[in-house]
Amino acid sequence: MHGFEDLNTGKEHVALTYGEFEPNQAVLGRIHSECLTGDALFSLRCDCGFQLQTAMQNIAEAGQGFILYLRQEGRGIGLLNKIKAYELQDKGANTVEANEKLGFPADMRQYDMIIPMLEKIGVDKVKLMTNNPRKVKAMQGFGIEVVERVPLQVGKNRYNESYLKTKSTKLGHMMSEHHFTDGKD
Ligand SMILES: Nc1nc2c(ncn2[C@@H]2O[C@H](COP(=O)(O)OP(=O)(O)OP(=O)(O)O)[C@@H](O)[C@H]2O)c(=O)[nH]1
Ligand SMILES: [Zn+2]
Repeated sequence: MHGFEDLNTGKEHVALTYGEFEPNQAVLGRIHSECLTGDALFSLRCDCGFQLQTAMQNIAEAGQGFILYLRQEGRGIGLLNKIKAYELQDKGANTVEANEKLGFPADMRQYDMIIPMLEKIGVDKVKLMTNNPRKVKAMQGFGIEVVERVPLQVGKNRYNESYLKTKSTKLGHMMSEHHFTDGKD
């Protein structure tokens, strides 16, 4: 585990690595934004905790990999604003509308802190576990080669079904339809 202080925001980020990386090798990894409610408190309103667990499992099975855990709670709006957004969602707004009602864009995350993090752990080619095309684009923009995108469609349940649908239809996440309709809770 490596800790980093983000001098732009004062946030403390963490890089977890497992196994040894060879130079020039494409390493399996996940860039995960903080979700206290999903990652630590087992909330079923989102898929974050399930994605984190599955990413760790995949890395353990592969024998090597990394997780960058970024402190960008609530897609960058912070925990208290996310709690307010949840209240608006309980009144009928979707996740994007709730952010906008609070005066924020749908997603205000930046990814530039990953540059020194990946440099420190010695990774410049990645097999990235994500459904989010913005993460792939951000990495490519930094000159990091994303040799493969590994889908991470897990944790669907009756409480996050419409959240996942909004991710797919409004935020551009690449998720196959069966994720919404397979009926397994
Ligand atoms: N504003 C807001 N943020 C949310 C909500 N639900 C989850 N989040 C945040 O969304 C972010 C999800 O981040 P990630 O799991 O890294 O990634 P992602 O953009 O969903 O893309 P994937 O890599 O496909 O998982 C976290 O920062 C959560 O705190 C919500 O309803 N409103
Ligand atoms: Zn979450």
